[in-house]
This record gives sequence, C-alpha cells and structure tokens, in this order.
Amino acid sequence: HLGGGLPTVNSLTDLIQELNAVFASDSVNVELVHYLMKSYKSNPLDWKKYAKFDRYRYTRNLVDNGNGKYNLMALCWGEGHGSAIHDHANSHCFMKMLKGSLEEVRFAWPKSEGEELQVIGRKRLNFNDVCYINDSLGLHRVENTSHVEGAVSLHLYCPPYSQCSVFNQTTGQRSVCTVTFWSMYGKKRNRDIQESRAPE
Ligand SMILES: O=C(O)CCSS
Ligand SMILES: [Fe+2]
Repeated sequence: HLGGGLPTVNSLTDLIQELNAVFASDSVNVELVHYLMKSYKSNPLDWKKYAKFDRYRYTRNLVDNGNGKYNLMALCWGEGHGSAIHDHANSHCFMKMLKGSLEEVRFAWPKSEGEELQVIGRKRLNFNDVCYINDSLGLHRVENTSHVEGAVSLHLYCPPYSQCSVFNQTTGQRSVCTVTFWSMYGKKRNRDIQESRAPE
C-alpha cells in the first residue's frame, strides 16, 4: 500500500505480506496485527490447501514461518475436538475463525498446587472473529462443540514456540507439552507415530 493509512488485505497472501512487513520492526504492534487479522475475510480458496483434518484430534498446519518472527498456522478441528487447557509460552496469540465456530473458555492461573482452575470467561468465536490472548490474561481451552461441522482457525504466535504448558483442570497440575505440525506449507509430512502432538 502506498504511503500512509492502513493497508487493505484482500487475500491470505496479502495478509502474509502485510504481516511480514509489520514484523520487520522489532516491537510487536498488537493493535495493528489484530487489525490485519480482522481485515482479512476468510476465503476457502486461500486456505483449503492447509485444511487437513484428523479423525481423532485437531491438527496444526504451518502456513508461514514469518522469517522467524512468528508462526502462522491453520488449525483444523473435527466435530467435538478440543485443546487441553494451556498457556502461550510468554508469546502473543492471535486466533481468527476461517470456518465454523469455536468456544473459548478462559481460566485464571492456579495460585497454589492442587487447586482447581477457576473459569474467568467463556466466548464463542464466530466466522471471521479475531481473539487475542497472552499469559498475563490467563490460560484457555478452545473447543469445536459442533457435532456436525468441522472448524478451521488461523493462529499467529509471536515469537514462535514449540513448547507450552498444559494444565489439569481439577488439580491445577502443570506439565510441559511439545507442539508440532501435522503439515507444513500445505505438504503433509510422513511422520513417525509419536510426532504431531497438539496440547490435549
Ligand atoms: O495447538 C495450539 O497452538 C493451541 C490452539 S488454541 S490457541
Ligand atoms: Fe491457545
């Protein structure tokens, strides 16, 4: 886009170009990234090559590695699939609905060992909605509660991470979880059994 004013985003390719430009500087402009994610209007023709579903759990499909500054990925949730309660490894997390809807439940951090996690919020994310979280806002679980429709969400994590913490809701017990990709750049990886874990 020329000169001042906010860029227009007409495709996923545009969004990636604008994100690369925004992340060229070292500080993260959360409002601008939120605006860019919101201004992209989901078009399945843009993202269907990344939309790979598994029968048993949601999949994480890398779209762009943001020159190392962020990871942009498409998450595909079959009916009833959900994540574990997790944190975001001191990174920013932006999540946009590309298809279907997801329910987000937020929890406060456990204050002491053995304490049940407290729900601090519930939100339904609908088509093209964007939601933001970071560790200072709490933990969350994300779930596709539909019995009839899959869901696809676009996630941006900056800085990128490969491990986060997952929490047991009743005991507050925290454990480390390594997250990987089901596919990268639209290509499915031949994987051995234990790879491609999502925080669940
Ligand atoms: O697998 C993940 O990255 C968590 C999805 S909800 S932000
Ligand atoms: Fe999350």
